[in-house]
Amino acid sequence: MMEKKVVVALGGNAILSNDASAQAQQEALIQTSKHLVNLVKEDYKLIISHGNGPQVGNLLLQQQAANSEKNPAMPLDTCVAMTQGSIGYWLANAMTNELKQANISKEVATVLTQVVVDENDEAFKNPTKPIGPFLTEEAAKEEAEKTGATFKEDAGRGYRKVVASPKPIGIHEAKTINTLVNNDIITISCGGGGVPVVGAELKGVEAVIDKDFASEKLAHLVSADMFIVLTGVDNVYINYGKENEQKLTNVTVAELEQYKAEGHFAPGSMLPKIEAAIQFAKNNPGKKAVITSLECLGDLTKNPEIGTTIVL
Ligand SMILES: Nc1ncnc2c1ncn2[C@@H]1O[C@H](COP(=O)(O)OP(=O)(O)O)[C@@H](O)[C@H]1O
Ligand SMILES: NC(=O)OP(=O)(O)O
Repeated sequence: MMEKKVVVALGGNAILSNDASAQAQQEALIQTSKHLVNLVKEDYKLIISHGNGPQVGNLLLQQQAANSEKNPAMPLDTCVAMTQGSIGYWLANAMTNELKQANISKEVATVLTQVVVDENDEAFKNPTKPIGPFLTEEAAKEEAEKTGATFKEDAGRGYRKVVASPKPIGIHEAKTINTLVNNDIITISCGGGGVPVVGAELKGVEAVIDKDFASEKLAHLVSADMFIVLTGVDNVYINYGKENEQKLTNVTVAELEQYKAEGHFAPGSMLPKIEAAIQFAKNNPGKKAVITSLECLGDLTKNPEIGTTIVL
């Protein structure tokens, strides 16, 4: 059977739940790897990306807490690189061990990825990307006054710091990633949306790119047969969280665009996944994007009713 390329974008809950310790995140990634290896067993070529919203926000807080002349806080682009490194290290080791246990001899490589953005992107004037811990409205107000940062309500789950999130234009390590993929190496790239850089000199800019958009770019780059976005829910819903909520299983781009216009998808959480899925389906006619949970991943390729599938 010809191997099919699949890009899997890992959401927050695949890495971090309540416990932000390194040990707990590593444990979560071991569980995540067990699910991912199921796809490798079915002869899928795995191309992995992941988020970093909670981690990069926590790291910024650590940087600020220790900030001094001799030990200055690192800028946001460097923090993105640091979280790409830590999560990539944990995930590569977890995957390597799970593959070994499954008697699959494949290598895993984490690629530090820089993603080019437009320095004139309007997003720099309007921060929208939630990062770090969830705060109460009161605590968020206090923090905003103290630090000058912007806080916004995140999909009914509390208030979070928001930062600029420009759209990805290009992946600097494109050739490296494709070379690894074509040599049957499992890649972890575009972590945390990639380190945001501008211009030919790859100058870092203070922002966090949405990993769903960067992952769609990655899927296009490697000519993926399928684009899977894993998150905290098995399906996308319309009227989500309301009495009349309705699960979506198979939807067309046109239907999803209609639901999007009707405001069914929360900005900063489900909306970027919907937009990335639409983009993939449009850019790759005949191929499908799927939004579902890690737990559903094993059955996805066997049962067309699993998850929310988006096609042109
Ligand atoms: N229409 C919707 N259908 C399903 N989930 C939704 C919807 N709108 C908002 N959500 C919420 O968005 C969450 C996914 O966003 P988020 O947790 O920010 O992403 P990530 O998994 O990438 O970290 C879901 O777990 C769910 O709680
Ligand atoms: N960078 C990014 O989109 O991270 P999350 O998916 O964790 O929010």
